[in-house]
Amino acid sequence: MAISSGSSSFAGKAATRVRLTEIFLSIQGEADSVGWPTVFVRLTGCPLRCSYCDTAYAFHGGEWFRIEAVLEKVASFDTRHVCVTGGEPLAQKGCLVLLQRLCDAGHQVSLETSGAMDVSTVDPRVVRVVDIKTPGSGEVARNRYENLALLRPEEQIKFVICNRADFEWACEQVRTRHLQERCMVLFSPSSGQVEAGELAQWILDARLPVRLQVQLHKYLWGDTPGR
Ligand SMILES: C[S@@+](CC[C@H](N)C(=O)[O-])C[C@H]1O[C@@H](n2cnc3c(N)ncnc32)[C@H](O)[C@@H]1O
Ligand SMILES: Nc1nc2[nH]cc(C(=O)O)c2c(=O)[nH]1
Ligand code: SF4
Ligand SMILES: [Mg+2]
Repeated sequence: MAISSGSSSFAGKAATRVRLTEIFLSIQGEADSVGWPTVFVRLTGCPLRCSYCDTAYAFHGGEWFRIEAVLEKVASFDTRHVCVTGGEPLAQKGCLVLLQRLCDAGHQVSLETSGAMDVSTVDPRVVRVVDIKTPGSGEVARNRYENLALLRPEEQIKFVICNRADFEWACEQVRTRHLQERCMVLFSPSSGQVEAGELAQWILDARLPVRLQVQLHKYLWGDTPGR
């Protein structure tokens, strides 16, 4: 194809770099792959400001890396599972290429994403974990509910519950949108706001077909960045 100097040819060019906060090896603390040794790739920047965000250090800063260099670093950990997170990973164009390349390299890849971005263009080999933002997050207006119809049975929807009103709102979403028929639905307590045992009892009392998730890494290591 001829190289044009028009702006459209640049718009169509595949991204080759991502802005990165950290890459580290840890135990997956969330979602269906909880417990697996996992390499975390945390991309920088997020257009949301959830009240409870435990990763605000990824909003700014970071460094640009070539996707090739990220792949090399990931490979150096010799680990099958890779989790791409942030910040909001899908806010960067290069994320889609990175996900594709991680799959090509044979990794089992999961993506942690807010419900605020379009997830339709993510490589189908990636397991998408889509957070539906609750009223307590302060970002409920950002949810793209059209994402939910795209999820496959092995993918996941997550609600981070900040209080009893969030729980009731999330129950309503599960019931009216028949979410449990679509894929696994996770309820996670917002750390420091709701006790895991309290949320467990609410789920049991409501006879809700959802899975309780705790952030295992916080039980292991507290709220330490890079863990
Ligand atoms: C840091 S976010 C990064 C990915 C993406 N921006 C998102 O919100 O899904 C990863 C996950 O951690 C959750 N999370 C952040 N702070 C939390 C907290 N204090 N307690 C429980 N979950 C939290 C988010 O809701 C999200 O599901
Ligand atoms: N150990 C560990 N597991 C995680 N699963 C999702 C995480 C995230 O920040 O998205 C995360 C994290 O920050 N650490
Ligand atoms: S969308 Fe994710 S990274 Fe962004 S503020 Fe909310 S929890 Fe934090
Ligand atoms: Mg985290």
